[in-house]
Amino acid sequence: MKQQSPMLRLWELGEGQQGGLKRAVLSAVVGVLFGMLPYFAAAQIILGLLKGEQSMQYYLIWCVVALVGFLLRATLYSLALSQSHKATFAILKSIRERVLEKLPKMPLGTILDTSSGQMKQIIVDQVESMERPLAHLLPEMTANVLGPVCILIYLFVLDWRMALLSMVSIPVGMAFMMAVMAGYGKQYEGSVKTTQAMNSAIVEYIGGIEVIKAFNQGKQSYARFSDSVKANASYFYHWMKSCQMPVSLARAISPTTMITILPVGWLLYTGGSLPIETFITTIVLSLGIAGPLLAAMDFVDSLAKVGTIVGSVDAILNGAEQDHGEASVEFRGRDIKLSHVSFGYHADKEVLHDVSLTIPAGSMTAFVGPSGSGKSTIAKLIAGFWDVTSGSITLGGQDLKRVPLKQLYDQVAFVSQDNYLFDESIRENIRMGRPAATDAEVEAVAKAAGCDAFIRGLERGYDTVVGGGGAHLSGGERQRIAIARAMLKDAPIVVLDEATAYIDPENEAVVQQAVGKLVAGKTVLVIAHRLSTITGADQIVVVNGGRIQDAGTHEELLKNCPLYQEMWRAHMGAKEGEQA
Ligand SMILES: Nc1ncnc2c1ncn2[C@@H]1O[C@H](COP(=O)(O)OP(=O)(O)OP(=O)(O)O)[C@@H](O)[C@H]1O
Repeated sequence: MKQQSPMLRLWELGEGQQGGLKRAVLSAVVGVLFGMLPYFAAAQIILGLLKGEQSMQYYLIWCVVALVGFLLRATLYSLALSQSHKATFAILKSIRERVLEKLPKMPLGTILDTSSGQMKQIIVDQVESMERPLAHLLPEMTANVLGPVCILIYLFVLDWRMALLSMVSIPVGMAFMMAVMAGYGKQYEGSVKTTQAMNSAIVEYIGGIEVIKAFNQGKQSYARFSDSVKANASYFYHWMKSCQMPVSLARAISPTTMITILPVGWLLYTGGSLPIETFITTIVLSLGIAGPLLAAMDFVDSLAKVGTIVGSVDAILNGAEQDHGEASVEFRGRDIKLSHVSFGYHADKEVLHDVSLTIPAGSMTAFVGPSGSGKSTIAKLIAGFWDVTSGSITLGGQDLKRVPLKQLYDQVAFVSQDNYLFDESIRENIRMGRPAATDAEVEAVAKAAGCDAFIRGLERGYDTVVGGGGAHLSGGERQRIAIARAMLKDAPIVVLDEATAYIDPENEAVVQQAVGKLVAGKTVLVIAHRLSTITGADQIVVVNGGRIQDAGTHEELLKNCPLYQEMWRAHMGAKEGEQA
């Protein structure tokens, strides 16, 4: 791919808002031009005094010119900032939306391999830090550079020698600034890495606080967390320390234009080759060069940051997507067929090897097998969370890779082991199954899933907020809410991944009933450890070491499959143990 300047890429990302930014730059530029009037007016007033001008009107006019220039500059500057901020916040919103829209199209693995702290740092913090480059850099830097350039052009018109003299200190100051800026991109990248590491450590520390308490790991885990905070602080300290001297020198040297202008200008004036008007005008105007340039330098660091930020955002936006078709497909029936499917979460480790299987529409297929054998992986491939590495999966005769993800996700309701509830009301958590559902429909599925009674028992009923910051529900309650959510989705394929794992014996009957209603008339895939719940399945698939060892009904497998016999014996033994 061709390398593009980060600023250009940022401009491109601001599609739709570029007009606002252009207007902001224009307002700032016109403001700068008006901002030069007070300097001209000051020069004219000094000249008037030197020439012994007596007319009060002369001084009054120049005072008014200076005031008008000052007011127009201030007004246009504030207009430019408001225009650029309006456009910038719209751009940041659109960048975040693009990133968030992109995430569901990426293979789940890519997202899982990035820590949530790191993801948050990119989407929230890094995108936020684009505010300065976009809202301030464009209008202010343009104006701050353009102002001194206009003054210098005017000085060259007046007297090229004085123009050159007024510039002498600037390259020296700039040279120190550039020395700092030379390594800025790399230093900033390093700072982003240490901040991301700190974010990840903090998110992990908070997320794992229960385990830390249970295993009394407070000291060790806190040490990891505090080490990352210390490393971050130390990185910034050393970085800033290395910049301090050159930046101070640049700030001290750049505004010293008088050191050259005054003595040399005096010699030229007394020598008769420099008119007093030009000498005075140069002195006054040169005061307007260094200030804006120094202000512009403050933005050079933002400019250097843009590369890293745009790089991180682009790494997500240009990341590989799941390779699926765009146009909706027509399913011929709902049979699911896996043909010679192999798959690995990472390239170096294959988890499923040459799996072939047919799941007839409307049937119940249960996957059993030792832990880690690949049962959930098969279900996740069918649900379209990942794409197969080789072989194919078809649904209703259509290769899943040709089915647009949106259409595919509509086909499958997945009730997993981790029933994630969002930090929203129970009503909205259930409604996620079908966003257009009415309150009555939400409550009807909650009733069918056996959770209506306990929801109504909560202080705020269906409006109780659950998830991160809300009420805490038991594993069984969360599971029933997840079943209600899946019921509302009413998808033709239902995957139950250990769907009864958290249910205590009293609730089991209620949940079994709920599951019964959820799966009625659907193609059902169950990943079960409790073999007694799936003995009635149309087909039980025994998975072992990423391969299908056997498939058949409970009775057939009890006769022919030694692994199933062993699992059944272990299960019955465990049940007896439970009852004893
Ligand atoms: N997100 C992931 N990234 C990398 N490897 C994974 C991931 N999820 C599962 N695995 C690996 O894939 C293999 C199969 O896992 P899978 O969850 O499909 O097994 P399972 O039979 O459902 O196990 P269990 O009954 O314990 O839930 C395991 O070796 C597991 O470590």
